[in-house]
Amino acid sequence: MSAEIKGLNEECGIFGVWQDEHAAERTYFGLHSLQHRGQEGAGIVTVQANGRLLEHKGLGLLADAFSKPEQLAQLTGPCAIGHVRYGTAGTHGIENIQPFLFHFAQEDVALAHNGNLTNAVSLRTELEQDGAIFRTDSDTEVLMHLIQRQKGADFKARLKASLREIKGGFAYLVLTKNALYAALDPNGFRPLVVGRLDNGAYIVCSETCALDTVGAHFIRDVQPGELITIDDSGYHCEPFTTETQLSICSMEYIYFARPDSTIYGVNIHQARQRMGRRLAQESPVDADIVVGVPNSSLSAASGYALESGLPDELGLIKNQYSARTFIQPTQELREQGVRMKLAAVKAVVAGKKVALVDDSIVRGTTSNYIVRLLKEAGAKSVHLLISSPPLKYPCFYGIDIENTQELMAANYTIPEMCAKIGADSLHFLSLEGLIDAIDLPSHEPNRGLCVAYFNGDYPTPLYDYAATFKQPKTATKVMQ
Ligand SMILES: O=P(O)(O)OC[C@H]1O[C@H](OP(=O)(O)OP(=O)(O)O)[C@H](O)[C@@H]1O
Ligand SMILES: NC(=O)CC[C@H](N)C(=O)O
Ligand SMILES: [Mg+2]
Repeated sequence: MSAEIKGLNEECGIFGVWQDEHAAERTYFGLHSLQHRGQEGAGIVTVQANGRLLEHKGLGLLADAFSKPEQLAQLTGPCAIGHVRYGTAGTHGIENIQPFLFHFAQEDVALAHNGNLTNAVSLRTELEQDGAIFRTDSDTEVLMHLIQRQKGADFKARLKASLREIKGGFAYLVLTKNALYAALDPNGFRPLVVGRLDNGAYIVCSETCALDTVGAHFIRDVQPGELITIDDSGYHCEPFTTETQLSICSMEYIYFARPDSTIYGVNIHQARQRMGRRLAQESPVDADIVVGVPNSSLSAASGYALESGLPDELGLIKNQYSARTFIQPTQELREQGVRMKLAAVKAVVAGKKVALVDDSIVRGTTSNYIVRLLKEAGAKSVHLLISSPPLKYPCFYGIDIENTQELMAANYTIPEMCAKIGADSLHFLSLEGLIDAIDLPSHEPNRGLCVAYFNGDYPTPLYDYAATFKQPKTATKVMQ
């Protein structure tokens, strides 16, 4: 299996539109602005004039999947859903690229999913024992089998009952000829927003940056445990469960979401900048300049510079054309991948004491390489400042860090990490600092954030993942 050389992999973007003359094109543009969430493959499904649904999907970036004009042009009809994938469950082939389209005798149904289900394997086993035949090995498909097996003629009632059976992280779009449904898991792990175009069409998508791109105005964030139904009578919100607790993924704020997006009222760039400011208060260092690691930590670096009064310098350059280097994920080749991506600006860093800001350390490949790079470029010292706490615990709700063994902070103490990386000092933002910096207007635990990858406090049972869960060596508490 090959994998993209990235420290953290993205986690899928979804986009849906109801009653827009240019539904497929609008979905294309929306997905384009969500491309940072997944680059393995993309697809769009529309409702045709005859009420049947039509799909086109392909591997790679959106522009690769839709490389010929007719691929988009054939997708006529005013209602659509689309998806860009980075897989968290199942293989990386075309069969798992979404949306999934099902042709039933009565009607067609399409599904698009962002997140990772934690009980998909056990549900699938039960369903197969009951005669279900799965077409893919992705967790996403389970929902369709559950819907089909529910009794009753009312599609929405069957969907709601099925949503109560799946566990873990999910933002789902479900399209039929009668309605576009959007559902968010009871913890709201993944972002999902509703907006509207001036022509009256409704949009539901992963991030507000996609609303801005297509010219829609923001209406609201979908709430945990909520089902939104959009049809020709307008849009309607109702809970499919009342057992909810907001636990939006803090990594969305730290790393995943685009800086121009706003989630639950908090702009991503400004949240990252506050993380950088707080880090400067918690960990001042003896430095001449601040250097951010492009791309995702540039906002945090600007915050560190503003708070410390040090100049924010362009000491590192990212080659924007290397993001899609798919090679075997051995450590040696991963290092080669990082070398292709990042270079030092020698004139800026030579002779300087550098405060180097990055947003996270996963395996440590990036930090290890950059510290060496800056020193080779003549930096006098390099203090590494991370604008989030150490990533010690795996995530099962949609981020691709499911393995404790691979997480550097799960296996080494901070002084050990510092020595391995070769930095002059290493500092992480405190958990309290992170929660304050994001500043979500919520009274839920951790102010509405999931911070399980930092402290092991998972807001739900781990279901299928519980049996193989491994404590980090550096764990400070023993989990039940
Ligand atoms: O410790 P590591 O395993 O190296 O992973 C950590 C790095 O991965 C992420 O960046 P990424 O390379 O994905 O690129 P980006 O910041 O440009 O999105 C993250 O922002 C860190 O820089
Ligand atoms: N990253 C995601 O949200 C992935 C969705 C789904 N679990 C898949 O693997 O396709
Ligand atoms: Mg990075």
